[in-house]
Amino acid sequence: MSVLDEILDGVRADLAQRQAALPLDRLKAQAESVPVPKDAEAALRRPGVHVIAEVKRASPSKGPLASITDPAALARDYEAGGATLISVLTEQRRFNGSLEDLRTVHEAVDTPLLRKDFVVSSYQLWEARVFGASAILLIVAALSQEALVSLVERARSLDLTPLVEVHDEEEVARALDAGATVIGVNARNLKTLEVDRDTFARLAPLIPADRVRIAESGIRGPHDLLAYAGAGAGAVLVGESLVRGRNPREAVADLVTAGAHPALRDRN
Ligand SMILES: O=P(O)(O)OC[C@@H](O)[C@@H](O)c1c[nH]c2ccccc12
Repeated sequence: MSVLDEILDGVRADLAQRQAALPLDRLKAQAESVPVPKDAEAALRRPGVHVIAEVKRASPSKGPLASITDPAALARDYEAGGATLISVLTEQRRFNGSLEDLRTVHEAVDTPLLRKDFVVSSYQLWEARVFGASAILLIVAALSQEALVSLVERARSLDLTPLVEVHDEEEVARALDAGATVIGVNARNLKTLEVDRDTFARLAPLIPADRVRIAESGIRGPHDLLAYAGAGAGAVLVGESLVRGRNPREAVADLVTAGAHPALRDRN
């Protein structure tokens, strides 16, 4: 069984518990009082190469990364540094995140939020809405094509931007077939956990330039952002190097400055 399969088993078990505690019709009723979220895709389509900064305590590959006792403070640093989107991991078992983290961050910042989790059911899209997300990650490798297509459509009907994550050529074709307009190329293969920074450059030419192309994982600093920008990235998604660094606000600001370089402004 791959790491991804193990994670998905845990996600399904946790989801079943939450669903038993709060049935879908009651979750939907809660969503009625939540305002329409900010448009994450529109934010990512502004000129320049955007920074998506992630609140990430742990990962299956590295174990504990940072304790992050105050996710609101970290998110405020990301916002002050100029992040376009803030990603909040909500998976509990391997990433030590929670929906409470999402709510806490939502209350602390105005920046649009990405719920980063392993979405297998539309129930999780409703949760994302209720807890303050603007965007939701959909991992192609975790979904049948039928499920992917329906979750992309359902996310949009809930005013959530679907960020569709791919790892290889076949998954790019599936993302495009599902109508994805915001596509993330994860340099980390979720089945082996290995990072290959060449993945983005290999897959980006297969993704039409009218889509938002996001390079995910393994970004150490501005030089990686510039390399990804050169290969066609409109945004980078950064976790570990920010939560482990000494000054997350400055680290985000350095990335944002690199991404705003005039030579990159009109490329994406
Ligand atoms: O910490 P990194 O190497 O900067 O990576 C961030 C992000 O790309 C990574 O957390 C991620 C990308 N796709 C995911 C899917 C599920 C969980 C986590 C992820």
